[in-house]
Amino acid sequence: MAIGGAQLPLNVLFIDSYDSFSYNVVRLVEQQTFSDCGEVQVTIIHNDTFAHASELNSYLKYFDCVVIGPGPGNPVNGSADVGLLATLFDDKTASVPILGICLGFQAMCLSQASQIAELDTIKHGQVCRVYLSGDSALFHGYPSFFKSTRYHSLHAYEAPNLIPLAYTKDENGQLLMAVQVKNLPWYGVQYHPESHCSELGGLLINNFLKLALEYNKLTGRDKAKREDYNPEVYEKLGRVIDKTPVYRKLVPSTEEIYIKEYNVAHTPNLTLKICDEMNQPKLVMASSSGDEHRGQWSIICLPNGNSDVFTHYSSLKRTTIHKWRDSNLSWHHLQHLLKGTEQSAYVLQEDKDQFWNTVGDFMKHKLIGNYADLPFLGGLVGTLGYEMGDIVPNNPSDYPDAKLVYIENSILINHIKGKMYAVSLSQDFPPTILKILDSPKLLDNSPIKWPMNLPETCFDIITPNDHSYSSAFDACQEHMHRGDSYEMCLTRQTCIRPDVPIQPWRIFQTLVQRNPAPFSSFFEFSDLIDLRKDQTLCLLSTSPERFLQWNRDTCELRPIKGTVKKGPTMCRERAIEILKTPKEFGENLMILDLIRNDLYELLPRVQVQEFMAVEEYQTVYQLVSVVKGEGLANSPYSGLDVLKHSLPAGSMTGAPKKITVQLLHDIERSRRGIYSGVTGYWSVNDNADWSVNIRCLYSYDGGLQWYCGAGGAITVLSTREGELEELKTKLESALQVFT
Ligand SMILES: C=C(O[C@@H]1C=C(C(=O)O)C=C[C@H]1O)C(=O)O
Ligand SMILES: NC(=O)CC[C@H](N)C(=O)O
Repeated sequence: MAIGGAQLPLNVLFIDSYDSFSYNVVRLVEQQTFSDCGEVQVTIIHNDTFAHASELNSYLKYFDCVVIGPGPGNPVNGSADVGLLATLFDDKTASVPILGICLGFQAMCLSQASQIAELDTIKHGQVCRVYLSGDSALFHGYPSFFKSTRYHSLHAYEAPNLIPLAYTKDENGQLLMAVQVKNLPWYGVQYHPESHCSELGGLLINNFLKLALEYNKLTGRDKAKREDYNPEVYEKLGRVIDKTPVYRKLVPSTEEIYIKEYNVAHTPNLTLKICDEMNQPKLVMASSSGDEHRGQWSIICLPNGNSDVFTHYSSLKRTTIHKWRDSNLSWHHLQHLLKGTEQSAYVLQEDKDQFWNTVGDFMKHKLIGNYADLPFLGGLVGTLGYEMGDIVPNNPSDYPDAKLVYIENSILINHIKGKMYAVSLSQDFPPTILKILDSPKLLDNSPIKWPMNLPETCFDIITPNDHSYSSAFDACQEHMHRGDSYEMCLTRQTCIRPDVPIQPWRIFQTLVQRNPAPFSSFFEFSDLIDLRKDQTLCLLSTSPERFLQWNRDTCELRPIKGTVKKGPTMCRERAIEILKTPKEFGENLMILDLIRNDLYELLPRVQVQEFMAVEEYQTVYQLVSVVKGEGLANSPYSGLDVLKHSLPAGSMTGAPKKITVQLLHDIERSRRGIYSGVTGYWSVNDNADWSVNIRCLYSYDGGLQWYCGAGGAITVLSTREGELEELKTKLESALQVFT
């Protein structure tokens, strides 16, 4: 199909039902190529972009076909659940070729008088055999059966107007897995061809696009598209979903900075030894795992009077910006400005969406193009709470949801290579700290002797109530059986009040001894001159989970999903057996596919580097997958865009993320705050590393009261007892310091 010699693209309209696998489908479609037409171009709308499908009809002639993605909800509930899918099939004459996937398949079947019912045995994240029923061109080149992933609570019955094309057999009996609507180019599959564990997904999409091209040629639809071809139509529809980059990238400059290199023996806790010698504010990201793929580096950040501090309050819609311990700014003055309406250099009236622009516009002028081999040279360091995720409903609170500090002086330690670096962006590394680093006694191999217990004191510990957890667990099961969600990360908060407050650093010393982890963080944000103890945000984290790491061109996410408690009767081999059961497998696959989706939303290439590896920690074995995204350097997007778009962490929400976050908000009925957020850095050489805030303690009042969140992924294969036990095991990782 060409105009003036140039081949027209193959235009696909994708209807996104707010699923966490939508972009896996979109990229699978875009990856298809055909000799007799241009590249495949996908235009994405949501299923509620238009209230009624009839508003879409005037656009359909510009598209070669429509692909309807998967998603939460039940087509029987009509537009309340599935938006315009409820009316899309009304006009049988508007015979644009359609492929419906899972929810799209069910809506298509329902339009042909099929019955939609709940499965007796629900399949979320399970891989099964799909058998062909005939020799449809949709499955051209397929074997008689193949494996594919299923994410569905509902299924469709056969109906006279549906030609069965494939089926599966399981505890539910024989189930319809693919259909064509008689005499129409409408096809549907119940399974997920785009899943990492599905076979031949690309071939299915290629076959469907070929069928669409043939149908359009036969019926003259291609001629109509050619005659009315108008690229602006795709532009206009494509803007329906805002994908504007957070900031306009600049070509980074090259700068000369101060770096002093040391050779150090692999002294356990060297990072913490140095901190012990220092007598100044510090923000520490210490690794005690020494694993070369995660946490081989420790970083000590040294804020000073030149450090900009960005604090965002999502429910107040305010960002405060001031220098670290600005002598002109008291805490009371800042509170007055924060709660007032007067304009001030210290306070921006902006919501969490604009906060990202503030941060991006600040950093884009700081980025430098050299020294890429060091993970951190200086830059923004801090923590972003759960409520910073743009899909997380606001929870009224005066507490900060994000705090980032611009660091110019830092110390880096590579535990694997035995190297240490004193780094200064401003060429004014503190001489007092250099003196500490130069002292031989520091670098000898003497291990640190830190108390494994806190000083004797009483702690009032309010742990989650088993009964309330049980009701919340049941509410999650109800939603998953109805087809609203496939996995829900249900969490609870514990509160700890020491009779006599203990210094946060003293607690951290014991915490990292008791629960060593690749992503341990000590963040005591004493960033105002007269900050009273009861006004200081503190985070003490021993997180095992990298959320997102990026450099100039690639990103890496390492979702953990699947947890087994260590103990006298639990060995690695037994843990591996448990972690490969359908329940743990499904839990991990769902988040793996979700993470692929989150990266595919902005990046053209995504690879699964590691699939469900078992990692051992102090108290648990965990199932980890590693997903890499490529192509940032040549895209309009930055790592900050990936961070913004992929929060909150999928491993802390479940899937589909958007609706699951809403459901959990209604079930948990409490702010998660710092817990479930992320902590880490964005360096001026555009390297970044963010870990998930789990197995952590955090306080908004300098330690008068600590919080510790814990939870776990609930699926239809979970048991109440098993999940409560898992929650308590994770809670114990951090809570043990108080017991
Ligand atoms: C929710 C927590 O952990 C998350 C849930 C996990 C699971 O369900 O297996 C594992 C690691 C985290 O992604 C927590 O530690 O509180
Ligand atoms: N993945 C999907 O599209 C799920 C469809 C529907 N919500 C179900 O649970 O069956």
